Amino acid sequence: MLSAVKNDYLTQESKIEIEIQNLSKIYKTKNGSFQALENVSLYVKNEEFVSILGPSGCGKSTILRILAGLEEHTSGSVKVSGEEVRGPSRKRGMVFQSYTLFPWLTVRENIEFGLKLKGMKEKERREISDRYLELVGLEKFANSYSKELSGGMKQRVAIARALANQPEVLLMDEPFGALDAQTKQSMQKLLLDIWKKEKTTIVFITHDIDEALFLSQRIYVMEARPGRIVEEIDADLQLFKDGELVDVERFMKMKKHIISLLHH
Ligand SMILES: Nc1ncnc2c1ncn2[C@@H]1O[C@H](COP(=O)(O)OP(=O)(O)OP(=O)(O)O)[C@@H](O)[C@H]1O
Repeated sequence: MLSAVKNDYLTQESKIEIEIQNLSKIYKTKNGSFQALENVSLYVKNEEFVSILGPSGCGKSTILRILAGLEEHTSGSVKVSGEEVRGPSRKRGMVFQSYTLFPWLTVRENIEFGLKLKGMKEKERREISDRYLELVGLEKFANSYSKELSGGMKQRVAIARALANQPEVLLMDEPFGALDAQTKQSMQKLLLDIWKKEKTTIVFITHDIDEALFLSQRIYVMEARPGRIVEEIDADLQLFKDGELVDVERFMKMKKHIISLLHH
C-alpha cells in the first residue's frame, strides 16, 4: 500500500514538476456532500510520463481537473512547477476524450487558437502550427474542418493544439477512450514518439491497464469510494520495444497484479 509520496525521489536528479500532497475533494451535492478523493499524494518529475489508472468513478478526472485549475480542491496542496494551482493556465495543456475542436475553425486555426489569443503575430503562429501539423502528420489537412476528420485525426489536432501553446505539462483525460482499437494503438505509438521528441511532462488518465503499461514510466493505481491511490508502480521496464510487447511474462505478471489491486 502506498498512501504518501515516496521520499526517495528527492535525492534523484530530475526536478519535480507536479506535486500533490494529501489532496481531498468533497463535492457538494443536492443531498449533501460526496467525498471523491481522500488524501491523494503523488508527484511527477519533469519530462516524465505518468498514468493514473483506476475504475470508473475513482476520481481520476477530478485529479486532472484540479491540476488544470478547473476545479477547486477541498484540502491539501497541488503544485505545478513549484506554484500552487489557483486557476487555469496556458502552462497546463489539456486533451480530453471527446473532441473539443472548434468546428468553425480549420485544423490550422484550431492549432493556432491559443497563440492568436496571446497576440502572437501571424508569421510566428504559422511556423509553430507548421511544426505541430508535421509532428502529428496532418500537414495535408491544415485547411480542413473538424467534420471532415476521423476521430483519431481530431485527437491528433487536439494534441497539436495543446502542444502549440508550449505547456509545461500535458494533462490527458482518456484521450483515446473513444477510438477503435487499431486507431487507439496507432495514436498510442504517435503519442510516445511525440513525448520523446518534445520532452513534455505528461499525466495520462486511463482505465485501460494495457495502455497504462505501454505508455507510462510510472503508474498510480487508484481505488474508488473514496478515491485513493493504492499503489505506485514502476512501469518503465522495457516491456516493449519499437511498440511491440517483448517481455510477455513480466507484462502478464504486472497486469495480474494491477487487476488484483483494482478488484481489491
Ligand atoms: N460535479 C460533481 N458533483 C458531484 N459529484 C461529482 C462531480 N464530479 C464528479 N463527481 C463524482 O466524483 C466521483 C469521481 O468522479 P471522476 O469523474 O473524477 O471519476 P473518474 O475516475 O474520472 O471516472 P470515469 O473513469 O468514469 O471518467 C464520481 O463518483 C462522480 O460521480
